[in-house]
Amino acid sequence: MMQTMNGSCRKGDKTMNPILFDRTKAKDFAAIGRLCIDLNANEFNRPMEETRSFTKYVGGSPANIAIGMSRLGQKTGFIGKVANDQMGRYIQGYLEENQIDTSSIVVDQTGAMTGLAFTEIKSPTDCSILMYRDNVADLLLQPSEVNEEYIKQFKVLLISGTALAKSPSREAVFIALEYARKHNVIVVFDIDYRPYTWASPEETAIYYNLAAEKCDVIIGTREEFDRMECFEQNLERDDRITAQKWFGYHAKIVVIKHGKEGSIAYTRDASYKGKAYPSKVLKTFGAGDSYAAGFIYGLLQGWEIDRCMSFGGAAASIVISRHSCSEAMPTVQEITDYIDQCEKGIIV
Ligand SMILES: Nc1ncnc2c1ncn2[C@@H]1O[C@H](COP(=O)(O)OP(=O)(O)O)[C@@H](O)[C@H]1O
Ligand SMILES: O=C(O)C[C@@H](O)[C@H](O)C(=O)COP(=O)(O)O
Repeated sequence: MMQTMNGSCRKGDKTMNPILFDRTKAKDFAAIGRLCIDLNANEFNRPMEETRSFTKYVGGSPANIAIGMSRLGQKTGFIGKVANDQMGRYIQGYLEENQIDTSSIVVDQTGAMTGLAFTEIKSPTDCSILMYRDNVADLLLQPSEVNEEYIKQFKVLLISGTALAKSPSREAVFIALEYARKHNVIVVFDIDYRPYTWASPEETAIYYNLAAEKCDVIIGTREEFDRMECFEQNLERDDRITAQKWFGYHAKIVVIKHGKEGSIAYTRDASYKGKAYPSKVLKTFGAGDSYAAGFIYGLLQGWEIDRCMSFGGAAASIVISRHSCSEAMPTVQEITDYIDQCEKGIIV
């Protein structure tokens, strides 16, 4: 259902997709940001204090999204930095196994470490992440290590908010943004707020806003947008007010995610409600990354916005029913079949 910004519903209207990709570009999707390791509790539905073992997966929100895009058949690359150790080599190997171009991934030579995300699954609805991010390699990516020629090959670049948390990664993201804008690469900003590393709420808001002003698509949860608005008076946390601000800059689409309530997307003159699909939830994390992969895939296919939201929502429902994030990222066929089975009442 499409709703105009004045609140009227326009049934049956084609929901336009205002994103115009440069279809002459040879590759589809690149992300810049952290490459980490998820260690997901094997003994779940209990506190982590009672967990004895974990399964290792590649993690880091932008890495998960890139893996998701590759799993969806997109020509995918990554710009980042990994530790010069077994974990860094594992990450690079896994990306290559998933046909992701790793030629713009730099190996740290300073002894920095790989970020770890221990996940706690107390219940399907009570999950949390314990992050170890001291001296992580991903935040040491230098602006000089961001390759303009690499970026210009891609139709879309995703920047991940956590990469703005510390220099020199912060400056690397901004130079990547400039290269993308210069070469007509669409930029998606996944807000991806993680409390770790940021010095203050004000610092977070300042850098998130500076980045978001230059992006074509902004995706975040209501809580993540709240963090960007700490200097503003959106006390009602009104999604429409949030979205309207960004159409005064470069944004064409603003997506606000609301967990099991689904999502809402805005363009300059309309809004779209995305439903959450039924899911046998094992854990809730991974929803946002798989949603982003499905949504961006839909944009790249030129689909209407509500179809992109459905595809992202179904991808999320699949991933939260599985143990991992990256490894669980579904194919086009899996998502299509899932939507079909939900529509037929086979999945409820
Ligand atoms: N419990 C759930 N059941 C079904 N879909 C869900 C559930 N939680 C999240 N989703 C889907 O995943 C999307 C993103 O989830 P959300 O939790 O809002 O983002 P994040 O994982 O980034 O915090 C939601 O908009 C919804 O479509
Ligand atoms: O982003 C991280 O560093 C941790 C992720 O790898 C982890 O899988 C996760 O938390 C993803 O959660 P989401 O943001 O809800 O998709």
